[in-house]
Amino acid sequence: MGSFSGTCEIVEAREELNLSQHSRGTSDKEEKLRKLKLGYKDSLEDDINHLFDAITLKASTKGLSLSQQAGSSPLKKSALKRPITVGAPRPPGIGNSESVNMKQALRELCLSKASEMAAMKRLSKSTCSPAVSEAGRIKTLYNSVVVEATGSGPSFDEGKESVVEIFFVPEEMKLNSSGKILPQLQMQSVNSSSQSARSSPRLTVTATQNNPGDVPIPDKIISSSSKVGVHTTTVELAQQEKHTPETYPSSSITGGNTPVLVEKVQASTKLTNRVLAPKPTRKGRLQAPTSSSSSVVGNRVSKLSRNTSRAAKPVVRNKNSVKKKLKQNSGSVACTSSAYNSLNNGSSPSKSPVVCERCQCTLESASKDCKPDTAISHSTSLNDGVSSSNGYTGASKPVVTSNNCSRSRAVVVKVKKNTKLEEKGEFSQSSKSSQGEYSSSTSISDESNVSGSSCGNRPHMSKDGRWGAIHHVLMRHGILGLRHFNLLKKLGCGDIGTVYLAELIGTNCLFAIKVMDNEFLARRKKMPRAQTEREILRMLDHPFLPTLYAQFTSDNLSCLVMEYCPGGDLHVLRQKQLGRSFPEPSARFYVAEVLLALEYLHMLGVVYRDLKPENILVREDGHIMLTDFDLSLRCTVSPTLLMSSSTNADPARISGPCIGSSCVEPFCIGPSCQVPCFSPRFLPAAAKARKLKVDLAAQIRSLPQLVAEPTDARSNSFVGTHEYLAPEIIKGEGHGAAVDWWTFGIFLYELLYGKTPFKGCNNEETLANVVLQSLKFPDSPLVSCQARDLIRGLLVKEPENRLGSVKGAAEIKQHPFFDGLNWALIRCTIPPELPDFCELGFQSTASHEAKGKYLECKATGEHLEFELF
Ligand SMILES: Nc1ncnc2c1ncn2[C@@H]1O[C@H](COP(=O)(O)OP(=O)(O)OP(=O)(O)O)[C@@H](O)[C@H]1O
Repeated sequence: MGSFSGTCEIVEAREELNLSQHSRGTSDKEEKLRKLKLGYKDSLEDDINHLFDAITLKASTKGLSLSQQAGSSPLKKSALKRPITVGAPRPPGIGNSESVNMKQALRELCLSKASEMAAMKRLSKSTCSPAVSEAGRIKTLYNSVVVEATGSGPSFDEGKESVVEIFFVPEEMKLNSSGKILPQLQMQSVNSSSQSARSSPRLTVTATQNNPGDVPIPDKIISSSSKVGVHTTTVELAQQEKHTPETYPSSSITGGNTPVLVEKVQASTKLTNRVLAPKPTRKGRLQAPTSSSSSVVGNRVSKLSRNTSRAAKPVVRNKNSVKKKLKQNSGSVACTSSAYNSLNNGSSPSKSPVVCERCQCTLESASKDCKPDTAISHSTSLNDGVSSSNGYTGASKPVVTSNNCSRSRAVVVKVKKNTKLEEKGEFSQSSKSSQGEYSSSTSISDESNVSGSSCGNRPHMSKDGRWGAIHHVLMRHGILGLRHFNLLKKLGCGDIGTVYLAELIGTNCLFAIKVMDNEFLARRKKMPRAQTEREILRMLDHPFLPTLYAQFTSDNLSCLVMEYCPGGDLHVLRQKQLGRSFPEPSARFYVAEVLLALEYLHMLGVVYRDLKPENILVREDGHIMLTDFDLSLRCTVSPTLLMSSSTNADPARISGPCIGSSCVEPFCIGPSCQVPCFSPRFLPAAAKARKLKVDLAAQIRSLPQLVAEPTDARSNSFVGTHEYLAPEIIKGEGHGAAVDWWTFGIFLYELLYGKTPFKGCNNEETLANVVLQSLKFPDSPLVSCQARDLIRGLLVKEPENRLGSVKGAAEIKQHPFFDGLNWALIRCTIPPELPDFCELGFQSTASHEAKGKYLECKATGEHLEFELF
């Protein structure tokens, strides 16, 4: 205790002493005085304690709070000093403080302060403690929001269009750009203007609308595409699907790395018979709209004869037309000052050079070639044509009219002189698209019209360099045609066209171009098939289905520019497997991806009808791509959400003999866990895991399911491939979407066993077997009972009892064969094998360029001609 306080105590003691004279005896007084004079501390302390006791007693008795007491002025208190009657009860009421002397007041003040300090301390402790209180957390978050908003964050007054989104991201989950985890509160502003364009593709309309690759849609197209037919529901679904927050693995081709614009060596080597389709057609296809099976053979023969005639018939060339002496390096792909300007002024969405993500090539060189003066020297008329009529220069919304095309054509004629190549861009083509068998919706038409120039409604594909490459060519030339591609190799020949591997000149980007001769199609009445394929391709946006980058008509040749799959098809891949059949995990992978593709198609109202390994191509990343839609049936579909009660209704269909302990088949191999069904029960861990899986599957089954199966689809056409034909097609009873589940069963069977189940010595026998013969499984190779059960469920002859006929893919996905499969992430899983580029005969662009040899494709009446330059 310090001297000051000691002094105070003494003063107070003295006062206290005086005041207490009346209440105590004189002997006490004398004793106290004596003690005080002697400075006896003990007695003084006793005294003080005494007083404190009195205060406590008083406070507790009268119910006065410390703060109330502290609120009284000590001076006031001292003025009202009265002798403290210890223990004397006082009535409550005003004037209670009157009995409090100075010391008491000071004590009260001290206590009050101490309690305040303690309270403050408690508060500060609680905010700093690891167990942060809710209030503290909110306060901290609020502060950080305020800081961000007023600091680097966007202004709140940016306009009404500015929307501030605050994401309460779990602190542990927030990733920074480098992939590191950052605990933070993210605040993001989404504008309908440029800000959203900078942001990564998101589930917002603004982001989609402002996709950097977008180009304005010509007025004409918009008006023509406003016809919305019966496929409205379908289109909405397509849009939904398109906006799923998915990041598809972008493809990249290794090999081709030498850039472009090479002057072609003049030669006249004919390639018609040299370039052979790498894939032998194993299964003849049926497409005649007849219910008689006798036409089957005929159709097949007709297809073969066409292919044969193509290969054998000597080429009758129009010398003028095939002498393609395009100076590709500078003149043939004529560029214009206006185009150049448009690329370098604000009108172009991309000022920076277009980089092909796949091959990492840049279009800078092409842009450099396209300097204004150079361009002018090449072709003044082209300059005029493009700049005046295309409207790309400076105009945000070019109006493409037929004049455009004719001007461009004139220019082409001037540049190419001897070439009669007439190119109609997809813009002119789009108006015809509505004349087809099926009405296309607004979004489909719009998509088609921008498909050649940007990624359109595919924000998740904005990083695909191929869109940029095509967009670049369109910006430069205002039109896209066959002349902008180097045809490198013939990939295959189908009923309605021939597919080429092609390189977009100046980009090192590879595409597969399906070239169809319109005259031929018209004569053979195959135009509707081509139209169907085109329309379906335009709708698609799925990782296991082809992307249509552009479409155009060039010299009466209809061309579809699609994604190129370098891995060949599953038929070829199966032949390479040991025993010519896939191991079960590989088969499971491929059929699962095909199932997702079919599910998507059905949701769009497309019954595929031609499933077979030949139509499943392998992408460079090893994942699949389902192609060939000319035999597909389009119909309406009404998506429904089925609740759990109804989904549980079919355990009978999903019999899954291995799901429980009842499986007695000796060689049964579980597909997912690779544990035989009769695996020892004394393995508690395995049993537990299995039970967990079953429980999980049951839980998933109990969730509501989106079912978009076109159950009302009906067709009487006799279409498909013999070995894959569903019984109802053969019987001519009319068929619907269930035919795809039949073919899916045959497909799985073929992958696992290396052959189809009903194949006969000839087509008639095959068809008879399909209808009459019961399903049998060979003894080898060993296939799990889950797989066999699935096949059994799919190859039910009556379509109404077939697995998938009611709820489509959702039903099939739940089969135990797919237990443990992560459907959502299957496209991210490592595929069974990656394409071997050397083995597949893939030649890099560089090697072609070294030789300076390209194909030229030309239609002369019935046949396409190819010439190697
Ligand atoms: N995107 C592609 N990438 C690589 N190769 C392809 C691609 N598209 C088609 N092909 C190859 O070209 C061949 C011909 O394809 P196309 O679809 O024209 O004929 P098809 O499959 O025989 O069917 P159809 O007779 O109905 O036209 C295919 O078998 C395939 O090998």
